[in-house]
Amino acid sequence: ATKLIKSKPPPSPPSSTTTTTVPKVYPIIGSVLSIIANKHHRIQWLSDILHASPSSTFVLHRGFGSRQLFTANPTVVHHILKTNFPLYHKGPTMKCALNDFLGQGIFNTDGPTWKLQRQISSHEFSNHTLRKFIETVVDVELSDRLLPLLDDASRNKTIIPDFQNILQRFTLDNICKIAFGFDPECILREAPFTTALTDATIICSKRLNGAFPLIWKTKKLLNLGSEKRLKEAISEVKDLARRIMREKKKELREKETLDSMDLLSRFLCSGHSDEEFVIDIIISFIVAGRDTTSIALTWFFWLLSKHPHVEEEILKEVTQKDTVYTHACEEMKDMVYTHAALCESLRLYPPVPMNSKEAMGDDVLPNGTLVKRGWRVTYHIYAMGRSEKIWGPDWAEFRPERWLSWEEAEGRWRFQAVDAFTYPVFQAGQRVCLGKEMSFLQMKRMVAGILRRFKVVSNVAEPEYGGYFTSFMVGGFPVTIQNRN
Ligand code: HEM
Repeated sequence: ATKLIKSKPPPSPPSSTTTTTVPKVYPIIGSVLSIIANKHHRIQWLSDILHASPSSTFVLHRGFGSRQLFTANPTVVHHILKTNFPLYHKGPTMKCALNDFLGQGIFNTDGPTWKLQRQISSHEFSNHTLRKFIETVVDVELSDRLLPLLDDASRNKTIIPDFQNILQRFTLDNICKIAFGFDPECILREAPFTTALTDATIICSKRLNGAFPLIWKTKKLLNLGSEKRLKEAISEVKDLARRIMREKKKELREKETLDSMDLLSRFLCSGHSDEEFVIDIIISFIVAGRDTTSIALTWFFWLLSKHPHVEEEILKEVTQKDTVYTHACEEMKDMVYTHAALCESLRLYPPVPMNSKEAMGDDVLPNGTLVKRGWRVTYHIYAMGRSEKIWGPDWAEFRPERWLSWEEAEGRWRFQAVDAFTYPVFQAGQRVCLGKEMSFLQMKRMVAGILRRFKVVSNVAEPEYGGYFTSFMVGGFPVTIQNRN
């Protein structure tokens, strides 16, 4: 296992059907025609343009004077997420599109409201006992629920029609238990709010990226089509959040002392107990914790099924250790190859493909590009992960070894991190993802737990990468499960 392994030929990336030059700009409507023509492969289209641009940056004219700057340039990303962070907010455009769903939750706020949530939750996420708690929650969900489900599928030789959905239900149970001390038992039975969460995410993403915002605003006013569905979906999600909040309030009233404070208790005890605000906080954490990790693992298992030699390496790593989870933290730290394989999968298939800010004033970017107040500035995480300039000519290969160096003296791999502004899969700077450590812990335990017993066989050749806030595998991930024994 000591030598670098040559990967199979690169997975062919889907390509856009139109040109890769900056789209033509017409008076008044700007490039709206191109935006509409490319709406079904928006992520790839914008990525192709960025790869063709010498500065890895270009400005899209969205019509009626509205502009959106896209970048895949690490220096620019550093500028907007760190050097000039105070100038770049979530901004009014995003807040308007997401307010119905996310309200004042951490994802959709700036300034003091964001800071308050960041401070309270940072404390929770940096807590050492949380690490142990995450491990226990993940292990119990694995051994009591997920592994028996996979065992049934392998015994009965049935196809699991959508493994992505199973993973989403797993991570939803996880985040609710970890952050709120509440068990929705989603993996045992599909609840309406799981579909509601997906629908709300997709419809809000379409609101934000559509060519004419007036269309969704009119549909909302008339309660029609997707806007009608959004209203229903949000109400289902809010019902769940309200239930979680009320149960926690009851628990806090009844118990005189708490053995441990979860995130929700911390918010409720901090004096910020306005019901609508707490509901917004709960929804943001559910969205953050459910889709990202489950989508990451969906693409990861698909990539493993295409690269058996990587799976073999991981299997060696996870079976070297005791199957009993003693000294769990150490074991997870040692899973260097698995860690690298996860980073590599996140590079090619980032769960959040793009992320936007809005300039609150005029600015000049480090590459000389002018930004005007009110422009949206978007860093394209997917394009950066597939950039030849950043990763070299073998950028398309799934090669965990690019994250590793072999330490001859120690006889083992050492992980080599990449600068967060070059690899902003978890964002970077002041608003870097709060759940990064948690998600690696969770993903490694899930990968180890599943792969030790089962092989996940993909039943899909070339899945489509979804282009919403999060990049679902379009149409789901059908798999069969083989027991290794
Ligand atoms: C593979 C897994 C994950 C990835 C790729 C990921 C990625 C990201 C990204 C790109 C952002 C910036 C989003 C934005 O500003 O619009 C973010 C923020 C955030 N993430 Fe994660 N995330 C992951 C897992 C998690 C988990 C498990 C949690 C736990 C609840 C979490 C909690 C958060 C929170 C609270 C923020 C907001 C931070 C702020 O605005 O200050 N994430 N994440």
